[in-house]
Amino acid sequence: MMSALAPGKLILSGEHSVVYGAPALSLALRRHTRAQFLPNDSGFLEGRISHASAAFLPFAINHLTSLKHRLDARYELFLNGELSIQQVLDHPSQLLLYTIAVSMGADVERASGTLHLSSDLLVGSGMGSSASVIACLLSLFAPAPSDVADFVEQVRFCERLQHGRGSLIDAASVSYGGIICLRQQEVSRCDHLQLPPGCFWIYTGAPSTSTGECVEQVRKSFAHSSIWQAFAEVTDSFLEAQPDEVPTLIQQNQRLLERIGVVPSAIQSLVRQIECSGGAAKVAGAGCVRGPHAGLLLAWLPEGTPAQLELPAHYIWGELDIEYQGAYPF
Ligand SMILES: C[C@@](O)(CCO)CC(=O)[O-]
Repeated sequence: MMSALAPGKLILSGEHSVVYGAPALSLALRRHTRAQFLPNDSGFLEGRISHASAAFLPFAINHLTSLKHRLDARYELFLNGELSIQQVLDHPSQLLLYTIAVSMGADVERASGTLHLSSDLLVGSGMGSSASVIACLLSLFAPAPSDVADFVEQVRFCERLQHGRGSLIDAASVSYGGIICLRQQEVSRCDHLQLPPGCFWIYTGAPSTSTGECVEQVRKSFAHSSIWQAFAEVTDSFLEAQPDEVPTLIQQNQRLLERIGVVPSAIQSLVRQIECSGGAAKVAGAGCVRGPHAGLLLAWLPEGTPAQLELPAHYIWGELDIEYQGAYPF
């Protein structure tokens, strides 16, 4: 039996702006994707995915390479403007099969067996579930790369089918663990950064638009905007901030995210409610460009917990708990 584990992520500052060269600050969340693989000689890859409705049927491993080529070609069509990013994958399980094909290289026979995936990350939430699943599968199957930066590139390569022209931030966060800063494609560990007590994540429901779609929508209106400089200033201040300065930066980051149109009005109202009670909150991740839900929020509540906010029943929350270990096989 082979096993691997990868954490999730939460972006503290710099989502979207990182796509345009601004720095971003992200932490690995102590919630995980787990993968176990039992090889056999059936010639099929069978899967159980306990956390998602995306079960995958037995897949003939001699079709893995052609599936990879088909998806590579569809990604090229996206880059040429002939497909939208949502049209690249027909089904979420294709991202798993693609990652396995990349991991195996020419040696696809190794993929014959039973794969069990489980996760306590909320899928499509901004917790980096795609990057986490990919990192977990690459840790499980791919030959160990010589350094983490190469591993991050592999994760990002697979993730592009879902995130389109997004950045390395999710891939880096789940691969390194801890708190990281991504600046001009370089990652540095920022574990020294102190957050104030009272930080929580709040899940506001699955966004109706994927990360790739949000990135493309923002690109249409803001690709050449000077707003990215304002985002960069907030993230730079975050990097130097004392814990008591963090709430103001969360608020400034949130206002910028509102300006680029990724915060639904119901979520803006919730953030104002949190601010009125002395706290601060921001969307953490891609947010949403259509519909009422925005995935994940980072909230700072100086007193109490999100339980006191009388949140809608489907909201879920937890304390911000950092995982210092990136993806690994065991
Ligand atoms: C919205 C975005 O900035 C973060 C998604 O977690 C997209 C990306 O950088 O790939």
